[in-house]
Order: sequence, then C-alpha cells, then structure tokens
Amino acid sequence: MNTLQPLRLLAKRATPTQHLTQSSRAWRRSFATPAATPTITHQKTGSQGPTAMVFMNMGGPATTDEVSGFLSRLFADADLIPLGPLQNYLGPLISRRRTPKIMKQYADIGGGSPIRKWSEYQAAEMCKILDVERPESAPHLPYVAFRYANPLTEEMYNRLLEDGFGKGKGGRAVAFTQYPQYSCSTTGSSINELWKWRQRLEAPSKTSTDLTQPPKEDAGSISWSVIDRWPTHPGLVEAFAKNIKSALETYPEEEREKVVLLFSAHSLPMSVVNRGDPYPAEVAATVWAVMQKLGFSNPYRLCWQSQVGPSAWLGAQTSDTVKNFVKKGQKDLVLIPIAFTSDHIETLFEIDQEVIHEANELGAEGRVRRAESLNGSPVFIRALADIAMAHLDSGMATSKQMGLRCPGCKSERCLESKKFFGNQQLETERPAVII
Ligand SMILES: C=CC1=C(C)c2cc3[nH]c(cc4nc(cc5[nH]c(cc1n2)c(C)c5CCC(=O)O)C(CCC(=O)O)=C4C)c(C)c3C=C
Ligand code: FES
Ligand SMILES: [Fe+2]
Repeated sequence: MNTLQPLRLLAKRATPTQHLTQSSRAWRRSFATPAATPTITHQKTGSQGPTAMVFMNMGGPATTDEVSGFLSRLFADADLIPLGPLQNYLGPLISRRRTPKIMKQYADIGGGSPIRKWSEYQAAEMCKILDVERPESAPHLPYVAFRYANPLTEEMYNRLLEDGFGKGKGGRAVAFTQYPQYSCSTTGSSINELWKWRQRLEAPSKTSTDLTQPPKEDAGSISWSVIDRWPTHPGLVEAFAKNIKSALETYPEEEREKVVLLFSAHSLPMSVVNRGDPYPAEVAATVWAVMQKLGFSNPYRLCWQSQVGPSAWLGAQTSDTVKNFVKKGQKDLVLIPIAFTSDHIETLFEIDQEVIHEANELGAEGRVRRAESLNGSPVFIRALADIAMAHLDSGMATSKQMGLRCPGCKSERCLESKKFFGNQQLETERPAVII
C-alpha cells in the first residue's frame, strides 16, 4: 500500500457530520453499521466493509440462442428506444424481425458476445486490488448487472440479498457503470433499471412521496452510490493510448506519423442528441485527453458507428469516413473503439469484418487496422481500481453532474431514480440538487 494512503484516508474519515439533520444522521447510522456479513467472504471485514462492487453494462448474448431474448429486452427499453404507447406491440415485432440477422452476426464472431467473460474478469481483478489497497471497506465483492442479457439486474439484486446485503442489515453497494461516457440511453437506462428493482425487492415506502427523506421502512436496506462517468480518467486515457501506440507500431516507422487515428463511438439518434444528452461531449472529451496523452502525434477524427433504423443519427458515420479517406488515398487508418471497454459485436463484426473488409475492397491493402479493445489490460484494471477508490474516499453518492437532467427530458423514471440515488446520504452533507 502507498504509505500516504492511510493519512489521506484518516483525513477523509475525520469529516464532521454535525451538519446532518437528526433524521438523516440516524438513517446514515443504520447504513453505516457493517452488519451485513456476506456468505461469500474470504477476506477480513474492514470497518466499512463488506462492499459490493456492481459492474453495470448492457451485456450481450453469450450464445446465439440468447439473441432473441437480448433483442426483445433491448427493444422493450423505453430509455433506449422510446416507441411510445405502442412499445409493447412494436418492440417485440421489431426484435423478432431483427433476430435472424443479428444471430448470424454473433455466429460470425464465434457464437456469442465475450462481454460477460470480460466484465466478470475485470470486476474480480479490480476487487483484488481494492482488498489490498483499501482494507477498511474490504471485502470488495464483484457483481455484474447487465441491462439486456444474463446476469440481469434482477438476478444481481437477488444475489446481493442472498449474500447478506439489505434485509434489515444494510450494507454498502457501489453501482459502477462500465460506460466511460454518460448517456441517458446507456448508463441512464441501467441506473433506472437498478432503481426499479430496488423499489421492487427492498420494500420501499408505500406512503411517502418525499424521496428527499429516507422512508422509515428503508432503514437497513442497501446503501447505494453510483460511479456514473469517468470519460477522462488518466488511467483510462493511458490504457487507450497504450493500445493505440501498439497499433501504430505495426506500421513501418517512416510512415507511422502519417497514420490517421479514427476514434469510433456508437452513434446516437439526433433526437437524443437534441434532448441534450451528455454523451457526445463526453466522448469528445475522452478523444481529446487521449490525443493530449499521445502529444497529438497523429491527425485524428471522431466518427460514429452502428446506427439502427431510418431516423437521423449523429455522424459522420464510421463506415463512410473510412471509405471516403481510402478513396482519397489515405489508406493508413487505425480505428479505435472509444466508448466501450471490451470487445463486442461492433468491434468484432462491424469494424473487423465489415468496415475493414470494405476498405480492402477499395484497395486499402490491409492498411486499415484496429487498436485492441481494453479487455484484460492491466493498465485499465488498475484505472478501474483507482476510480473506485476515489469514489469510496469521496463519500459522494453520485457525481454532481448526475443531478442535472437533460434539458429536454420528460421522463418520470429519470426524475425519480436520480432523486433516489442523489439522496443516498453517505458522507456528503446535503442532498444532491436534482433538476
Ligand atoms: C456507448 C455505447 C452505446 C450507445 C451510446 C448506444 C446507444 C444506442 N443503441 C441503440 C440500439 C442498439 N444497440 C445495439 C447493440 C449495441 N449497442 C452498444 C453500445 C451502445 N449503444 C453495443 C456495445 C451493442 C452490441 C452489444 C454486443 O453484444 O456486442 C442493438 C442491437 C444490435 C442490432 O440490432 O443492431 C440495437 C438495436 C440505440 C437506439 C441507441 C441510442 C438511443
Ligand atoms: S433523458 Fe436525459 S435525464 Fe432523462
Ligand atoms: Fe447500441
């Protein structure tokens, strides 16, 4: 352990709590009691432990048989694809029609998405670091909660309860989004889903509508906080920069600095962009930070991939961008998936099999390549641990930014779930501002 660490932690713990109201102090005391002893503890329990570290992501079908369930959950999600009052009718219809095409894509990448394997590995490795470097909140127990594939949020929540969290015993859980940049269609959707299952499985107050006050019935339920975004964390930036450098090294030295870096992120419908979604700006922030780390060594662009359906989406599209550059004679291109931390259908199928194939057909001669996804990168896993430790040290329930809803947001779900998570009082002195 870093020798400065204990001093830093002591300083944090000494934060006075006198400003808390009587009721919130009592509420916090009930959460702060490390009464929950999970059944799966291998590690000495620290004064603030155990701590559940819940990795949230969209997930992917592990086998082609799971594609249909994955797509039907995806098209049922009104935070991702709002289909209005016809959601329950149109959602299943569209997902059924799309299933054969998407099944073939998953078959072409080896029969399923590797996201579960990578998420479980990343979470477990991060928790090992936390157990050593932050013993006071140990043991840190890894959980994965996917939005559209197993293990679903409901399954994760039930496991938490079985493991001794909640049920009158309290316990501390951190919902850690695995999307570095915040979008209401991704992290926002996962948070809303977590809130829904929390309401269903932890007996919320039926009478109180004032969510800024902890209802009495909540005493002893799980105390949640959220790591909601980390677009420019230095460890994330370093991990991306390292993989980009490795990709650049595959080009002859004399041509290396002329290679164009093409950062590619999943696009958003323009309706979501115009609602005021923070994702495009946060993705751009990551790109800028990575380029800064690389000393702006190469020309670069940010482009957007994987648009679905006929509506207008944010561009320029990745496939058009690659084709246009290759046609103009710029054949040396490195594609960098910048908004997802492990391999998925958009890297393994769309980039590797479609975009790069099309470029080769246009004469790119194998000179369009892709930087490796972060997957099991030790630099990335170290970054995850640093992000988690900074969050636990901060005593904050969410970032300040999470309280500010999109200017065009009309969703009651967003409002209620943001109120709930923003007002989980840990060591902050006053409730978050929710607008
Ligand atoms: C940060 C990443 C992502 C954002 C933002 C995002 C927004 C978004 N997506 C859809 C619709 C679909 N996405 C689909 C698959 C899919 N989406 C992402 C990431 C983001 N999506 C990933 C990584 C994947 C693939 C998962 C995998 O296992 O590899 C699909 C399903 C596939 C298909 O039918 O083409 C749809 C549909 C919307 C509408 C949207 C923003 C509102
Ligand atoms: S859609 Fe962005 S906060 Fe609701
Ligand atoms: Fe998507």
